Amino acid sequence: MSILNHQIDVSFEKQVEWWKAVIDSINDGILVIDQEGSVQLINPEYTRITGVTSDILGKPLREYRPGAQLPDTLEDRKCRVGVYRKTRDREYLVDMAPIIVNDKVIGAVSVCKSLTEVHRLSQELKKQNEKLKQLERKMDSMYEAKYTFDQIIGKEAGLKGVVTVAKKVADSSLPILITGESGTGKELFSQAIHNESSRNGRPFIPVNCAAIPAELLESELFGYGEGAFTGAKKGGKAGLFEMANYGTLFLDEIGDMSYDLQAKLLRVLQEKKIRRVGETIDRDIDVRVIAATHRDLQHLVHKNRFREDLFYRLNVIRLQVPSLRERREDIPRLIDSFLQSAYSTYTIEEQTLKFLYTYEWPGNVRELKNVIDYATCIAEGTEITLHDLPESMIKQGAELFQQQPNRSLQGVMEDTERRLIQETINYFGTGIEDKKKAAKSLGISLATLYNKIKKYNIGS
Ligand SMILES: Nc1ncnc2c1ncn2[C@@H]1O[C@H](COP(=O)(O)OP(=O)(O)OP(=O)(O)O)[C@@H](O)[C@H]1O
Repeated sequence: MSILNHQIDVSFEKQVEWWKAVIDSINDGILVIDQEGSVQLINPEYTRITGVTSDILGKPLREYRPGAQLPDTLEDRKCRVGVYRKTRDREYLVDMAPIIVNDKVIGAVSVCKSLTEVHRLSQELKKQNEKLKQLERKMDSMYEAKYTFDQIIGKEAGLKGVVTVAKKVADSSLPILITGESGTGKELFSQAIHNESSRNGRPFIPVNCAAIPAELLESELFGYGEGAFTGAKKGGKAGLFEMANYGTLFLDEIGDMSYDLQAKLLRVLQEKKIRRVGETIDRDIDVRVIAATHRDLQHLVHKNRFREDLFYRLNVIRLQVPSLRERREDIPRLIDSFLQSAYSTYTIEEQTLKFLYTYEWPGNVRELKNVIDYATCIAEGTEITLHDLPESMIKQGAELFQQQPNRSLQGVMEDTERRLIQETINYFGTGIEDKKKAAKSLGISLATLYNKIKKYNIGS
């Protein structure tokens, strides 16, 4: 029977040459024996995989390879599949089959595949998997909330009130709106809420809505489908909502979100589904949204720059973080903690503390932290003095400071104490039980509280 196109008259030699070329180009190792068990053919891949060379041609296979099973197939006519062979430096799998023509066994063929390459690839795969895991761990730590309520420093009644409410609402899934000036600790609160809730251990993803161009924010938040726009990734991309699934999405500077996107956010909050840009299917999500802003959202609503429906949806739980000016009594505690965290040897001069007390703190706690970091770098000794504060700050504060040149630190402290006691009583109430609570929250006895009320002539 001709093995080539019947139309072409090809000589026997040509046919043999053609077949040899076919067998040599096969990517598996091939060895053929005749019915006597002598090797009639091996291809280069067989030599590469097993190390057996063409010297074996014409010789009985068993003589060269005593354990060979191929000659057995001549007798039992049975195929053998996936026989594992291992030598010092090679590993391979062999399939064997008898060659039967007119019901007569005229030889047997063995086809082998190298495992050395498979092993190399599986090692490579293992390495890549390890890398992937490392990256995943890094991603997880990027999306981890660091702060807990214990790390929120402050004993001022207003701040403590916010902490109390925040702890109570932490485990609900309702959205939260945190308002307060820049640097007052809004993100700190949102991290603490996440860590206090049953969502801890899941992603906490912060997004600054003011830092991402409006036209990009939608696809960042909701993701996009394949071909959604020019330059879109093949297969599309998950958005931050999907990445935050079962966790918390912190939408900072929500007041800067575009009006159109606000409508889409409201839909997500109401339906708990997101739709990637350019797709028509909805995906279920379970994400707690905490929004924050330093802007007056109600004012933005009046100016038609913030949707009223979204405002009411977010405003159900509202936490107003007091500015540092409203809780000056916390300044020494904060300074202490900032000094302790990195530079435990530093102290602060009384005069400088007084200055920091009276300063207006437009940048709030963030500004205070930066000032302390700066001062510890600049200070020549271990005591921080006025000279170590940033020049711009001294200029801004000097005016106010000079308006009260005769005030002693004692005076400032007493003012602060009076205000703190008044605010605590306003918060808890004036009854006897209320005063007990107020004293407890201030960390003083009831008797001391009464003494101070008398000393400062606080109306109760
Ligand atoms: N009560 C606090 N105790 C300890 N550190 C605080 C406190 N409040 C704020 N900080 C620190 O001040 C810095 C600013 O806080 P954070 O980023 O939470 O403020 P923010 O209100 O979210 O600011 P912005 O409005 O600019 O986004 C952080 O370094 C934070 O750790």
